[in-house]
Amino acid sequence: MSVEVERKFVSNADTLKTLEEIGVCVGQCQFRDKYFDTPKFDLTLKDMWLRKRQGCWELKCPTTGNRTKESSGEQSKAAALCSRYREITDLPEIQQRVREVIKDICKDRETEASPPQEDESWLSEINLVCFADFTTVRQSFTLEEKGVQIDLDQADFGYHVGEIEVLVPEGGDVQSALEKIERTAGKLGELKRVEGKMNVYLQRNHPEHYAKLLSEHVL
Ligand SMILES: Cc1ncc(C[n+]2csc(CCOP(=O)(O)OP(=O)(O)OP(=O)(O)O)c2C)c(N)n1
Repeated sequence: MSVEVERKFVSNADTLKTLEEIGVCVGQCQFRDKYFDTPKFDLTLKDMWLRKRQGCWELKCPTTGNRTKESSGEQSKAAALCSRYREITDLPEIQQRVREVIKDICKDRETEASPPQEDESWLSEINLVCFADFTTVRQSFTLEEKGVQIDLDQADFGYHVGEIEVLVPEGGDVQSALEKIERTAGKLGELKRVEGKMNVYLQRNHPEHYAKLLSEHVL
């Protein structure tokens, strides 16, 4: 398990030019993301994001407690610009955590008795449905800052976003990740804050749920 620390920014032709000049392109890829939740959006209302990307499952959950000093006092500017999520990629653990969250909602179903399954049948067993499905073309870059990746994403619903990302091992140094992100951002010029792909997808495709996530301060 690791914690993803990430800052999103408006990506445009200037950012790409800068990255091509001062960075190294480490790859371009395309992937399809399918996101799942209950019909009442019980997971995302708890800020839990379950997705399948190119056959691999991921669950992003809020981090708890161990935030570092930036959470104990006034949040630093660097911290305020970044999001932090715990990423779980082990399917049995994902299934267990999802079942824990929704067990009260579907306690009449045999959710805990079923063994972990690799395919998608476990989703329907606990009433999870796909609420978002989109494809992204991603160009990835590195600068000299170790462990920092910069992604320029183009989603197929017509949205571009840049991300500066550091993966911190569980219990690792989030503060140092924030500093690396800050230094990297400084090299890319004036970076404007921007919404992530999912925010925009939800605004367009599930506006009522988007409004609810805003009112519950999830987004
Ligand atoms: C800035 C910010 N981002 C996401 C959230 C919540 N959230 C919404 S959808 C969502 C899941 C998707 O996370 P995201 O980092 O946006 O995915 P992606 O852009 O594909 O990057 P990758 O996973 O490949 O690194 C989250 C955590 C939030 N509250 N604030």
